[in-house]
Formats: sequence, C-alpha cells, structure tokens
Amino acid sequence: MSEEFLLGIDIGTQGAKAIVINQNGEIRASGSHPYDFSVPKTGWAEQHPHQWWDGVKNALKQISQRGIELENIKGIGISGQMHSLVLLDENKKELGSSILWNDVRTHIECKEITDQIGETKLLNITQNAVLPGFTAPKLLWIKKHEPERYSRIKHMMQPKDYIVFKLSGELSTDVSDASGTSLFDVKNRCWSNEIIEALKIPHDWLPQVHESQTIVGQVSVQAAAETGLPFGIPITAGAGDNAAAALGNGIYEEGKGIISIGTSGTVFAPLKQVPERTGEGKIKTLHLFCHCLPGTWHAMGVTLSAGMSLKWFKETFSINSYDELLSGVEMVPSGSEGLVFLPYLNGERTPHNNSTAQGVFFGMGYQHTRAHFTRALLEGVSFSLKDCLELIEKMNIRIDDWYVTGGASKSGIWRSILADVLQKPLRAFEEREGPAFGAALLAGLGTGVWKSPDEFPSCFDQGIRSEYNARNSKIYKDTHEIYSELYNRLVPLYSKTSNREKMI
Ligand SMILES: Nc1ncnc2c1ncn2[C@@H]1O[C@H](COP(=O)(O)OP(=O)(O)O)[C@@H](O)[C@H]1O
Ligand SMILES: O=C(CO)[C@@H](O)[C@H](O)COP(=O)(O)O
Repeated sequence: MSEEFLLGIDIGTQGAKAIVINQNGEIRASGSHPYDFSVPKTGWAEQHPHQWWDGVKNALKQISQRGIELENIKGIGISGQMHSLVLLDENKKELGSSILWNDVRTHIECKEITDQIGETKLLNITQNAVLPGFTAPKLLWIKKHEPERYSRIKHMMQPKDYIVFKLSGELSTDVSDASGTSLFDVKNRCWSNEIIEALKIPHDWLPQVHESQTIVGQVSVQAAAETGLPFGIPITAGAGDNAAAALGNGIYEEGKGIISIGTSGTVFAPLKQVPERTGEGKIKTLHLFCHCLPGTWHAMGVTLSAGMSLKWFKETFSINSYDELLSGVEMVPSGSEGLVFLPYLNGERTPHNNSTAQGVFFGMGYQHTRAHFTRALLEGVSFSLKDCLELIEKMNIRIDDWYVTGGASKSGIWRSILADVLQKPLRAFEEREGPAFGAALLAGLGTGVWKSPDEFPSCFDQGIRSEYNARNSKIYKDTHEIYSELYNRLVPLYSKTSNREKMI
C-alpha cells in the first residue's frame, strides 16, 4: 500500500512554507519561498496577495521535485499571518495590497471604534481591545482614505483564507483567525452581528466561519492546473499561524505554553474556557482568541518586531548571513556591557499598544562591537517577550512547561538568552515548521486520519531543552528594569518626535 500524505501550508510574513507529513507525523518533504513586505510610509506594512500565491506555487514545486507523489496527498491545511486584510471585488479579483498585522497606521480608527461601541461591550463580545493591526480598523481606514477602493469591496478575508480561495474557489475563514478581526464573538465562536452592524460593514463581505478542521472545499480544476496538485483533494478551513504553530508543537491543553520568534514574537497559553476579562491597563493588550480545536481558546501577547529586528539589523548593515551575524555573540557577557535595545521598530502592540514607539540602542561606548549590538538586540526582544509572559501570569494562567518555535528559535544562543531572561527552561523542536505542521495536523483531523488529538502520532517528544543560568538571570532582571524605565522615560519624547501625520 502506498504511503498517504497530508499537506500543510503556512503563509508567513517572510515567506510561504509547505510540508508533507505521513500518518506517523514524519516530515517527508518541505519547500519554502521567501518574500518581503513593503513599507510605503512610516508605520505601514503591506504585501500583495500575489506574493503569497506565487510563494505557495514555488514551495509546492519544490515538494514535487523531492519525489513526493502529489496524488497521495489526502488533505490540505493552511495557516497564515493573522489580521492582514485581503479585499476582493465583485469579480473576486484582489483590490490592491493587503495592510498587514504589523502596520500601525490605524490608531485613530481603533479609538473611533472603541468610542462608538464602548470598551466594555467590545471586551464582552470580542474579548479584546481594538488594537492597530487588527482587521476592522483597517477597513475603516480604507473607507476614510481610499473611498474608491472601499466602494468596490465585495469580500474580505485574511491571508490563509485567500490561499484557500485560490486553491478551491471557496470563501471561508476559521474561528482562530476570525478572532483577530474585532468583529467576532470569541466566546460563542461566531461573527458578532451587533458589531458588524454598528460599523456598517455589509454582512455578505464576511466569509462563512468554521472550526479550523472543517473541510471547506477541494482543489479546483484551475488550481490543479496551476499547482500540480490533483483535482479534488479536500481542504480544511485552517488556522491563524499562532494557533497552528501551537498545535504543531503539541500545545493545546492548559499547562503548556509556547513562545514563537518569527517576524513577530508571541507568547501563547491555551485555555479551556474564556476567563473573566477586565479592561485595565496593559492587560488589555493581551489577546484572547479561539484556539484551533473546538472548545478551546488561548491568551497571547504579541511583540511586533521580534525576528524582524534581527532581519532588519542584518539587512541594514549588509551582513551576509544569520550565522555570520550571530557568530561572536556567545563571547559577549550577558547584559551586553550596558548596551540596551528597545525592539519597537514599527511601534508596539503588547504590552504598550503604542504606534509612536521607536527602536532604540541605548548606552553605547568604546567597548561595544557589532557582536554587542547583536546580543543586545536578542536580549531586547527577549525582554519584550518577558513583558508578554508577565501579563499571562497576571491573568493567573499557570504554565508549567514552555516551548519555543519560529524561525529564530533555531538559534541556540537566542534560546539560551531567552531562557535566562525568563528564568525558565525552554523546549524546542528544532527541525519543525510549527504552523505548517499544525495545519497538516488539522488536515488529518478534517479528513479522518485521526478522530481527535488523542490519536495524533507520538510526534511531540521532549525536544531540545535550554536551561537557564541563575547568575545570568540576575543580570537580566536588573537590565530588564533599565529597559522598562528607558521606555517609560521615552514615551513623551516618542509622541513629540513621531509625526503621526506621516503615517496617514
Ligand atoms: N539561520 C537563522 N538563525 C537565526 N535566526 C534565523 C535564521 N533564519 C531565520 N531566522 C530568524 O527567523 C525569522 C523568520 O522566522 P519565520 O518563523 O520564518 O517568520 P514568518 O513565519 O513570520 O515568515 C527571521 O526574521 C530571523 O530573525
Ligand atoms: O499579529 C500577529 C498575531 O496577533 C502575528 O503573530 C502575525 O500572526 C504574524 O505572525 P508571524 O509572521 O510573525 O509568524
């Protein structure tokens, strides 16, 4: 009998990835295709949906070149960057570029939505404050600034939904991605008519929402011709990349959490019910979304420029490779001899919700080399992840085991710094593309390969463990205080120097 496969595709911010796994959870082939986002103005971030579709086609081509018989793929699951707004017109053609999750131009629209609906009601229904980067404020921004584009909208969706559409012709979304739109009733796992009507968004723009493992379509004749995938393979609704990455690392029950260092940095804790939500202070910047298995949710903090800070540094200073950039970092002492980095290169979401925040290197001296700058950068991003984790702890969510995933988690030195900063041991599956793997598992659930996660193959072993060092942790506790004070002192200066008008 020939081996049967499941295909998982992830629409990351820096590239499309595809993996093929078998019933035993073994990865049989993978492919990827990189792309960038554009920054047309301060605080903006855009990609054209064509970039994702081309990326998927290229990643699939690599898979078939690796000798995988595409006929043996039994199901497809797709994950993707969350919140980014994709618009189609009446002919289902793309209406311009997508405004991405890390674009912070909509701070005014966030306030307008909050004032109109009321913060308490928003928290009660959507379980979240409206934050720049979420989907609904982007729509209102387009209505205000690009009325012609707005008048042509017939359908809205998010990146992985666009790929489901390109593969099957079907318009759909899933509960985890819908949670990040500010239009979704997270507790009841359905669109909120009340909010949609209040914002005067036509209901028929929204795709039907499904649980993530639901089969929503099949590979169309046209997609088969374009991708080489056989006609008729079932496609599941899929999930937002963070929920899919968590599932792909075995994180779907309370007690285990996961930190992702991709373009963004996220700290993710599964929940079996929706906790009481209060509207106080920084805790409002913690997200509460549906997880990608029925009857599960999660809390999440999101720092906008995590792996992206490293990529920015590498490219801005023309360093050839990550290996070259990271070499020598281990020789620099913890605390980078007084150099501190604030990773707010495009504003920040958790914990500050401040679109005027900017990146900073503070405390430079003759003693500092490039390796100090790199280490300070890894430390600064880790401090931001610590801020997210502390908010999860403040909600009394207990996590006994933390895992780490995402492109940057492949770096042993970064995992070790993060463990020291958090004062926690961390586990990682070094070779796994978390979101694509999770998407493939959803395809397996949807097509009946496994009836429930209890039947998943034993692909979640212990992973590689990074221990923390108590002496370094003490240094980082002190440096984190300086990091926090630095931000607090800069807030008045940020609002003075960042010309918000430049963003509009
Ligand atoms: N060889 C490497 N060593 C360390 N970090 C890396 C390496 N390759 C990529 N990265 C980091 O991974 C990030 C991309 O992570 P990834 O999970 O692929 O992002 P996304 O899913 O957002 O597209 C880069 O910004 C970079 O910081
Ligand atoms: O905005 C969020 C989550 O709320 C981001 O985490 C995006 O989902 C992008 O993820 P990566 O490309 O960094 O994986």
